[in-house]
Amino acid sequence: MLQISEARKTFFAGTINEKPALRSISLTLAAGEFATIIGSNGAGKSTLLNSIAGTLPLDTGTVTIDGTVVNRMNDSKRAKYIGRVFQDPSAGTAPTLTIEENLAIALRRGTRRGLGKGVTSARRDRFRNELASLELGLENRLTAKVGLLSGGQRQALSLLMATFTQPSILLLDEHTAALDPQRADLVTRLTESVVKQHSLTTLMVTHNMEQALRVGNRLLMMHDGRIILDLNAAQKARTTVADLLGEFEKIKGASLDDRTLLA
Ligand SMILES: Nc1ncnc2c1ncn2[C@@H]1O[C@H](COP(=O)(O)OP(=O)(O)OP(=O)(O)O)[C@@H](O)[C@H]1O
Repeated sequence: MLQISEARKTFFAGTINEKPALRSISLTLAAGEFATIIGSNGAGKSTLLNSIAGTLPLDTGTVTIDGTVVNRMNDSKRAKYIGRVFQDPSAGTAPTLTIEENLAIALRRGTRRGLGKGVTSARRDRFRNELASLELGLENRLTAKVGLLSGGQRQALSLLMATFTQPSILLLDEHTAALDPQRADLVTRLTESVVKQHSLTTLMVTHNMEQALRVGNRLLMMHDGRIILDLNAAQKARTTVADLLGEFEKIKGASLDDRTLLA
């Protein structure tokens, strides 16, 4: 379970470049809830994910995961709570290491045993089984260097690595955006299946409105550091891409009105 309470973050506070990125965000995700997040550029989506992951400290507010306030934990301490997949397929894996070495590192995430990449035969069996579930034939390529894999294969592997230790929260930051439509579909399907299999509490940022509506059981729209729309599963099922575009139009209208008022 994830609870965010009155989270605020302003970049360059007190300067001419001051940029409020999160304006008192409060959000609760129940265990197993899967929310997609859409929003205009600069809405604060990545800042929200970064502040949950601990790569960015909040100015004020709290992030609570499974009842533990994690604000003061650095990102390495938070690692056991968080699994994350980024947009860039090269961000989640080490290209010069083999598939099995990458998986061994993922297995040790959040433990105090450091970054050992030791691979035992018992582990190798587990890796083979987990990789087989991706249906990409990677179970036969355990000793291949990850740098040789395609973008889609790397994202599938990143997803497996991020969820290996069944984190409390899975953060997906436009993780299918850099893939061609076919591979994006594959990684989306794998995502749905792994989230369901482990009942993972998940936040997925996407610019693809169709995907945002189709995937998960909640939809959040952000704009200018705020959550301006929060649809539950039933509301989401009744919503179309045209409806979401209409919401974006309203925002544009609002900012135009604001500018008109200021003029
Ligand atoms: N490290 C940073 N330093 C300064 N400003 C930042 C930093 N990170 C984000 N911002 C600013 O905070 C605001 C929110 O950015 P953020 O990246 O969270 O938006 P986003 O919704 O993820 O946008 P996009 O869809 O374009 O990726 C933007 O105005 C951005 O320029």
